[in-house]
Parts: sequence; structure tokens; C-alpha cells
Amino acid sequence: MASTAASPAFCAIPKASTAAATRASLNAPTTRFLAKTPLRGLGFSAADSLLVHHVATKLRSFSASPVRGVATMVKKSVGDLSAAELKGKKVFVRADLNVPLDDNQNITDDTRIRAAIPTIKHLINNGAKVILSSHLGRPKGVTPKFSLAPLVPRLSELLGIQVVKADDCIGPEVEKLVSGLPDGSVLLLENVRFYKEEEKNEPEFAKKLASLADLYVNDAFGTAHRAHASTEGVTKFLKPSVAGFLLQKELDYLDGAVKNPKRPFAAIVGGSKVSSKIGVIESLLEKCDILLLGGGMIFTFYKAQGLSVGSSLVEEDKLDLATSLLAKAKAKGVSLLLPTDVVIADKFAPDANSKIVPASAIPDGWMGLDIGPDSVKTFNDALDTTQTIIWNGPMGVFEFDKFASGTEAVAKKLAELSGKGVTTIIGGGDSVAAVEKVGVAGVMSHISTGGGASLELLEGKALPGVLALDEATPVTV
Ligand SMILES: Nc1ncnc2c1ncn2[C@@H]1O[C@H](COP(=O)(O)OP(=O)(O)O)[C@@H](O)[C@H]1O
Ligand SMILES: O=C(OP(=O)(O)O)[C@H](O)COP(=O)(O)O
Repeated sequence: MASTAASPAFCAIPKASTAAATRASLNAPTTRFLAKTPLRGLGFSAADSLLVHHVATKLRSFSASPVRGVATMVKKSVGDLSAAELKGKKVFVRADLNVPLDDNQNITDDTRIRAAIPTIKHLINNGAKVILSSHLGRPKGVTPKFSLAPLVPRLSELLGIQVVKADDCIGPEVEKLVSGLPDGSVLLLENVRFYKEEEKNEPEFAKKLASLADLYVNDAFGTAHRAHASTEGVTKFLKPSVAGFLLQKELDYLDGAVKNPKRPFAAIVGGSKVSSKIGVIESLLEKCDILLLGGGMIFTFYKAQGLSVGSSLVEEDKLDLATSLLAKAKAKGVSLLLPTDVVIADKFAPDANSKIVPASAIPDGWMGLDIGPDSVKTFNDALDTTQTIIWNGPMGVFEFDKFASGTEAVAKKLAELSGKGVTTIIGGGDSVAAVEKVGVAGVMSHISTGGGASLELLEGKALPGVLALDEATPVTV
């Protein structure tokens, strides 16, 4: 392998000192938090430093479980509703059942259906009548290939009851089906996007959806960044409006655990372009201790530092931005690591000729399509020091086997660390596909079901579908 001695002097990780500094910074807010905590009221002596340390450790270890009182977006959850509030009630559940279907209408990935099951099961087990709603695809008007009918068998199988399907999502036929629903049953409405009023968030349409039910549960995290009638408008006409278990879990990890991470906290950001990840990088720079960059975006950073990048993907209009992000990381004391070596190709194709070169030695006519083995080692060493990791975006063109090694190595490292108790969060999009390809999805702390929604949340944006929900009753820890 070529030496990386000539590689640019990217920010090195001060491993031991980072860990020590971040441990110190962890203790400070924890102590402040505990000082506000009514320990005495719980029968503890504030002077018992050992106990305080124990409680602090406990609190830290809970930072990725439901983070009431910690997360900023604390919304009322379906779990907060009593059995009496659910028994016999008609509950409008908005889920994101936007699953991929093949040409024969077979579901090719049922992740989103499985993710919606806990909330629906909880409701039917408590005797509620579930009116289940979702979109599928982006239909323009009624389009048979976007019908939710192919989902009925899988939903029924997973729930252990026969799900009834309506041919519409509003109107007299639907009302008739709703009025005949027994307690503990599920009626699946037809694709809400068959009405243009859904995406326009028209109040009259939202009102018609709301009129079907007594209360509203939003579990559609993947669509929470859309202010549509079934995700946002409907909450104006249905109270209570609460979060489902999936939405809650997504917020706990992508909002709560990211804002209050166990430290050291590393973010890995990849994908094709820096332009689509600016918001995420800037937001994560405020929170993380270590930032690892990979994917097509690194070449814009290389070029900004005066390196030759051959025919790699570069966004010429983002060179200044790349420079300012590097400066910002430095100013904030974040260890920003760019790959020191890359796998280059002579064309953008699965059968391209490839070789590994230092980042500073990409020849003309060649393009970087993956991070190299030295970079993987450096990234792994950095990740070994962490307690929380969030990953968004592949390290290379992982769709081509020849250029999948960097992405697969990151997926494997996160799986290994997850097994050692590190909180590992996969922030949606292609990183999820990569983790699934490697077969390690099951061991991660959290895999987001929303690509666009997770990106917006990580950028620090408020999601309209979440904002619209009722606030949780404040709890004092
Ligand atoms: N070096 C690279 N050159 C060109 N494309 C890349 C490179 N590295 C990764 N990509 C591409 O980036 C795409 C994913 O980018 P993006 O949509 O930003 O990520 P995500 O879906 O995880 O948010 C993948 O299709 C991958 O092939
Ligand atoms: O698949 C979805 O988003 P994602 O591809 O960003 O994960 C959601 O179902 C939202 O769909 P939309 O982007 O058509 O509103």
C-alpha cells in the first residue's frame, strides 16, 4: 500500500486528551443537573457523594432511553394515555407505511411496517379501534399501483388479527366501516395522497379525516417533516394528539441522545455532496467531539486545501464553505478527520480499474470512490474512544462492491462498539441500506426509519408533525 506520509496534515485526534477533556465536560453538566434534582425529596442525602456518583452514572446510561426531562421535544406519548382513555375509542393512527414494492406489488422491505406494530398492538390490546392511515409513494390523484392493499396481508400477519381495508380514506363508505369496528380491531384507510388536499394540508380535508376518530396518534416519523393534513392539520381537530412509540424512539435518539450524548460523541457524515449535508455538519459541529467525513463530499474539502482531486466529485461553489467548516471545527475543538487515503477508479462503474492512493496523490483522470484502509484504521481508532456515535451517509459508492469496503468497515465497527455498550445511531438514508447489506442492523442502538426527516432533525429543525402534538405533562426528575 502506498505510504500516506505525503498526505495533508488533517486534524489529528488527540486521543487520550480528547477522552479526558470530554469526560470532564460530561461531569460538569451532570453535576449541575443533579444539583437541581430534588435528591433529598427522594430520601437521598445530597452529601453522599458516592451515591450522587452512582445516580449520575445511571443517568448517563439512560441518556439514550426515553429522555423525558432531557430531550427538548417532549411530547405526550401514546404510553401516557390510560387504559380508560383508550378502551372503545376510535384512534386515528398516522403511520409511515411507505414501503418499497416490486413490479408484482410484493413488499421488498417491510421495516416500516414492523416499526409501526408496537403502537398499533398497544392500542388494540387496550381495546381501541384503530383507524390506520398512511401515504405510499407520490401519486398524482388515485393511482392503483400506489394502493395500500398489498400491505394488508403483512400487517394482519404481524398483528395477529385480520386488518380490514377501506377503498377510500374519507367519505360515507369509510364512516360506515368505522361505525362497525369492534374494539381491538384495525381499519386501514386507502392512501391519503390520493387526495391533493393531503399535501396541501387543506383544513377541510384534515377535518374530514379527524371526524372519523376520537383521538390522534402520530407514529409516522418518516413523514414528520411534512406539514400535511394527516400529519399536522388533523391535530387541530383531534385532542389529544400524541406521539406513537416509534416517533418517540426516533426523537429520543435523534434529538435527545444527540443533544445530551454520552461522551466522547462522534459523528460520521458521508454521502455524495457537501451541499446536502451542510446543515447537518454545522449542527453536529456544535455537539460532537469528533467528526469523521467520508463519501463524495471529501473531495471538495481536499480541493479547498489545494490538493489535486482528478475527476472526483467536487462542488466548486462550496470550496469556501469547506474551508470555513474546517476552521469552525478547529475553533470549536472538534477533531475533524478527513480520510488520509482513498480508493480511486478510472471510471464511474462497478468494473472500473481501481487502486489505493494517499489523498494527496489522486492522478488526473481518476476519481475517488471510497475511503482507503489507512483511513478505516484511523477512523476505527477514533471511534474506539467514543460512547455515542451517529452516522449519516456512506463512505463511498457502496452500491459497487469494489468501492463498498469503507462503508462496510464503518458498519462493522459500529456493530462491534454497539456490542460493547456504545450508543450507535444510524441516521436514515443510504447508511441504513449499508448497515442492512452488512447484516448488522439488529445490533445498532437505533436505526432511523426516516431519511429526510432524520436529516432535518439532525440539522436542528423542528418537525411540523412533531410540533403539532400535545406537550407532555412536565415531570420533575
Ligand atoms: N466518492 C463518491 N463519489 C460519488 N458518489 C459517492 C461517493 N461516495 C458516496 N457516494 C454516493 O452518495 C450516495 C449517498 O449520498 P446521500 O444521498 O447524500 O447519502 P444519504 O442517502 O445517506 O443521506 C450513494 O449513492 C453513494 O454512491
Ligand atoms: O420515504 C420517505 O422519506 P425518505 O425517503 O426521506 O425516508 C417518507 O415516506 C416521506 O415521503 P415523501 O418524501 O414522499 O414525503
